[in-house]
Amino acid sequence: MKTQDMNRDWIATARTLNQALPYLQRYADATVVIKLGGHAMGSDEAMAEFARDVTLMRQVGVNPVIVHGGGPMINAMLDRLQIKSEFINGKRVTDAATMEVVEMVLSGLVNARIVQAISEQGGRAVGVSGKDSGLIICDQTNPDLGLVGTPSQVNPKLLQDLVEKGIIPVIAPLGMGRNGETFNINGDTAAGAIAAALRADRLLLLTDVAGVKNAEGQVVTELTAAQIREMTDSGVIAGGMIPKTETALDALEGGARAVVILDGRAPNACLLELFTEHGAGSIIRAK
Ligand SMILES: Nc1ncnc2c1ncn2[C@@H]1O[C@H](COP(=O)(O)OP(=O)(O)O)[C@@H](O)[C@H]1O
Ligand SMILES: CC(=O)N[C@@H](CCC(=O)OP(=O)(O)O)C(=O)O
Repeated sequence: MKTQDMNRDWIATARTLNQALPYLQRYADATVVIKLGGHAMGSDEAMAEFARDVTLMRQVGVNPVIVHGGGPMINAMLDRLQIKSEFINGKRVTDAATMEVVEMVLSGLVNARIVQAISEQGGRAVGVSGKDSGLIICDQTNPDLGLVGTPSQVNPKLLQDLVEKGIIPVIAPLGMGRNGETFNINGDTAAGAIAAALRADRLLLLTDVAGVKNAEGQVVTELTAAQIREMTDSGVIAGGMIPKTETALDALEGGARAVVILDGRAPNACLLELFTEHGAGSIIRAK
């Protein structure tokens, strides 16, 4: 009996692989930028599963590029250091002391954790920040936010070199100012700028909801720019979803082919989106 059950499992696995062929062919050599938000990072098990998905993507010929956040981890460290922090429109007001903590947590803790998780799955990952090799040059977003930057120029050469060698770049959302300052960039914004510069086939924004929901609370599986504007004006898209949908529109305008907003906590979310008919979350395509 036990053997029969096991056989059934293996047959299902073989069938899944067989059915994935058209999708594997479609995404061969595609560039897929994945934004992993702090809320989507969760437990060590969830991180290991994400790392395994990304390693598998690379193994089957997709070029994944990871951009991460880490807001909750920055909050925890600021709390420990008793430094108060506030947000304006989803962006952290960043003074010099806060910037030191942001850089330490993003590059030292979060980035290193993701790189290690991918390495443990047998993938080759290299951690960089937007400050490395002139990757992201920023202007100050707004003087009221202090050292928060808006990407004004992205130089993707470093990423293209890594991808060409089969390496998965893992990018911390920091940027350099024109006078050598360090800027803190919202993770979604950084991912959108990278996806545009790479003319990515897909930008996957992993978050903590199943997708963009309509007024009835149902996930809208396919969205247009016009629908997003209308849903934002009517308040249906609110809070943290505003920077995400804005990022999506900017990335498409900048040259990315499609953006998907999906639940990063769902098992194998990226694989489900790329390699099955089912798809996941809400997709917004370039016109
Ligand atoms: N129309 C909407 N559809 C889905 N989520 C929405 C919508 N409007 C607002 N939200 C909120 O946006 C949140 C996602 O943004 P955020 O918390 O900043 O994500 P992350 O931490 O993953 O970057 C959701 O948890 C939800 O509360
Ligand atoms: C300017 C700004 O707000 N930067 C963010 C960077 C991290 C981030 O975006 O993290 P999540 O994706 O997990 O929210 C911050 O300081 O929290």
